[in-house]
Amino acid sequence: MSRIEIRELVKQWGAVVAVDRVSFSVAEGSLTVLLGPSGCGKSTILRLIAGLENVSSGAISIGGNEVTGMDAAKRGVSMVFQSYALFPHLTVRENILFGLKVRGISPADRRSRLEDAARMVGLEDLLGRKPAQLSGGQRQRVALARSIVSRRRVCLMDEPLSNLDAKLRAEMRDDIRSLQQKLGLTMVYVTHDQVEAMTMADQVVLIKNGRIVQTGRPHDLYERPRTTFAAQFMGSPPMNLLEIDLIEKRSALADACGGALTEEHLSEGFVGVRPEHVQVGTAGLPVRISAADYLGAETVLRMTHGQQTLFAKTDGRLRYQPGDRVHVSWPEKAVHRFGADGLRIGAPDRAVS
Ligand SMILES: Nc1ncnc2c1ncn2[C@@H]1O[C@H](COP(=O)(O)OP(=O)(O)OP(=O)(O)O)[C@@H](O)[C@H]1O
Repeated sequence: MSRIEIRELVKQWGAVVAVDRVSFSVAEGSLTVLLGPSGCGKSTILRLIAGLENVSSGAISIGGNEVTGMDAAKRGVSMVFQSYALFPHLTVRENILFGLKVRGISPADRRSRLEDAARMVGLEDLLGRKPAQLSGGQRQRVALARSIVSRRRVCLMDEPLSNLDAKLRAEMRDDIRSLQQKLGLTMVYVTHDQVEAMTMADQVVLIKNGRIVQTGRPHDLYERPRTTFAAQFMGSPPMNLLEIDLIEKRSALADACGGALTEEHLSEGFVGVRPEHVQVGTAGLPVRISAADYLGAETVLRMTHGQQTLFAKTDGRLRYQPGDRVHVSWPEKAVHRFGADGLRIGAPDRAVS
């Protein structure tokens, strides 16, 4: 039993409220990503679950047991840090086994756990090396192996891939996800990288200024963002947000939206549309192309309409030059609407395929 329940969690340091009434649960054997910008409180939430910090108020339970005031060592969780936290003077083998020795696990059991874990993360040939003789990716694998041999059902990861290059990150992301599924681990994973959240998570908890903005599957956050912040945090380039007050000709905006907006919708707030749904042509909202980034499989156009910037993802062919004047439109069901307060006020019923 390893379900995690977080209820009304608060953490304050003096006047700083790092975590502000946060509640969510993590189903047994699933992976939840805590996502948000730097300083939003993700690591603090993780450290509160691990027992490395004391809560100001609220409650945490793991596997049905209240652990809020319990010692970190008794909570039955393993943790993997961004810094790997390896002992430089110990070999890979000794680093992996360190925690088990301390816990008094028998030598035979230690050996079999080491063999299993080293095979899973592909470290069999490097067990005699010291951390200084390893690449960043290999060091992160040692940290993973240490977590695997602990056989703890709950694993907490704090930006474990942020020191790695893009290619290795993508590889390790897949490795961590498949290990988590294979071992049935209940995992909470902290990152500020929306790609990690989209590709790994069963559930994303999006946080801003210590508060939850939205909780849901990656698909829910992408297709039905609750606020303009959520809309712009997920996706790259981010969702285009057109501030209705800044549009000169509102009828042109209505045309661009294919009739999705009535007069009443065009009074204030924001119209959102994902770059992949923007069609470039001769009808709709007039824009000026300010940059065309050719990326091989696609070309990303940066465009302006008055003071506002829009992005369009088009196919790989380079058809436009900076300075070109074109029009943009999008399908009616691609329109997201937000009020002047930034909250979603209407939603397409179905995803745009
Ligand atoms: N020990 C501390 N004392 C005082 N303030 C703290 C302490 N630890 C964290 N904070 C503050 O709490 C807030 C949340 O910090 P936290 O490290 O949880 O954010 P984060 O989302 O993990 O950021 P990052 O992605 O940069 O690691 C920040 O404003 C931070 O300055």
